[in-house]
Amino acid sequence: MAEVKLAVLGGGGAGKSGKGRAAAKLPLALGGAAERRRRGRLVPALTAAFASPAALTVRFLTRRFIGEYASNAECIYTKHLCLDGRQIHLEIYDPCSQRGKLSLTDELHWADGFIIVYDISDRASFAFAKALLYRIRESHLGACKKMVESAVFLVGNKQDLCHMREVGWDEGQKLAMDNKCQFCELSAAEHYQEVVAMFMKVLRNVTSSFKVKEKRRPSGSKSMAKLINNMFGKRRKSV
Ligand SMILES: Nc1nc2c(ncn2[C@@H]2O[C@H](COP(=O)(O)OP(=O)(O)OP(=O)(O)O)[C@@H](O)[C@H]2O)c(=O)[nH]1
Repeated sequence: MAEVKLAVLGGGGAGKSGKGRAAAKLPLALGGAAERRRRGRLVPALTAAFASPAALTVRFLTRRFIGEYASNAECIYTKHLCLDGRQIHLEIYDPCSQRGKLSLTDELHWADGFIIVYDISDRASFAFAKALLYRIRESHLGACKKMVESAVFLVGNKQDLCHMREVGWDEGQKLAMDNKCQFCELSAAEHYQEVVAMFMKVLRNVTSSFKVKEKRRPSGSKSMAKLINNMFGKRRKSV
């Protein structure tokens, strides 16, 4: 079984996870890190309680959108899926909030692929995405884990808010081209199929890069799983 690790990064509120800032308003049973740790999985009841838009990770994992998903903690979600007949054990790293955090040292060592999210109605989030892409590209030159450029996906989220658009489609496209990564605009709130297609595309690119690596080197050189446990010490959730 192939193991794929994706990090979903972006400015606060870009719509990475579906974890809104209304956490404080949520009933304790529906949110809170301790409760989520105890349950060990996303809480389906949340979807019934909140009919507002949710974001990429939760949308992909649950098929539903959850507008305000309470969490104050970073975590790694896990999911098993079948891609082109191949079993994949997927881990998705979801930081609590990316605000101001650009170092990415741990993430660059851990992740096989990145999804960088910005909000098309928020220029500041686009600037942050740009800085993240720069950081990732820079790491290709350093000692961090090498990754294929196609394993980075730039996503302009909240396309349903195009009447409030601050970032043009062409700007996103250009930024992606400059950084040799893939690009799409979508709405986590309204475009479930597009969200899935985007994740699948990243997964395909990552797994095909694995195949190339497998051909190039003997087995036994790949085990970052223990390292990530030591570095992050995060909870793992099955969905
Ligand atoms: N209209 C619209 N709102 C969205 C969409 N995706 C997310 N939102 C809303 O945007 C807000 C922020 O979404 P989150 O998923 O919490 O954003 P985040 O990037 O995880 O934010 P942090 O947890 O602060 O890092 C929430 O109120 C979501 O309901 C979308 O596609 N369209």
